[in-house]
Amino acid sequence: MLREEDKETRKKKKKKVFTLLLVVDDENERVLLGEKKTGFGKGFWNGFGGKVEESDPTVLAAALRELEEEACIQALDAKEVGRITFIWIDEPEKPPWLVHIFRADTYSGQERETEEMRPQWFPFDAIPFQQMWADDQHWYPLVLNRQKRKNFEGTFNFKEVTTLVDFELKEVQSLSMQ
Ligand SMILES: Nc1ncnc2c1[nH]c(=O)n2[C@H]1C[C@H](O)[C@@H](COP(=O)(O)OP(=O)(O)OP(=O)(O)O)O1
Repeated sequence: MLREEDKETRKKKKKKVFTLLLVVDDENERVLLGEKKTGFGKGFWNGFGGKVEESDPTVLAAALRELEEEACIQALDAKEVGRITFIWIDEPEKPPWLVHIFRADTYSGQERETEEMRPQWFPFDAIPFQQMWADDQHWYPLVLNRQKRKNFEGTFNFKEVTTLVDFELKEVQSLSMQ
């Protein structure tokens, strides 16, 4: 288990940066997820996203690129709503991952299965959290229920890749500089 001061040191290490975008249909109270078909997180339902590449001009551009690559649709109003950091407490050499979370309410195109993801709409009250990353159940409500229009930031400590050990999560007015 990491001591509090070790957690703080780890959080400050250079991070590997990712995006994750949720397409939300508020009117019908549903969210578009994809079943990951390959690689890290295979078999889990997740939003659409991936690593920010050097060729991506901005993090938002990376999020839009990943959505198009993975679900064949173009988000029209994506907005960053949260930032979460994943720390691998039993892998000291592995950098923390910083994931920028985006929400989009409108899009163009027709979602299609790709080599990486199988998209499917889920009602807000039937999100398959038992087949998702263990952190998701904690922060998804903050993305789906945006009436308060607050953003959020959190840190989730994992061991053995998928076991969530503990976390902190808070709502914020604006996202911190990283
Ligand atoms: N714990 C957890 N909760 C929610 N979402 C995630 C995690 N861990 C994660 O990795 N993720 C998200 C963050 C990213 O959106 C993806 C992982 O990206 P990945 O598919 O590895 O990145 P790509 O750039 O697409 O990778 P390649 O397949 O091209 O190598 O999951």
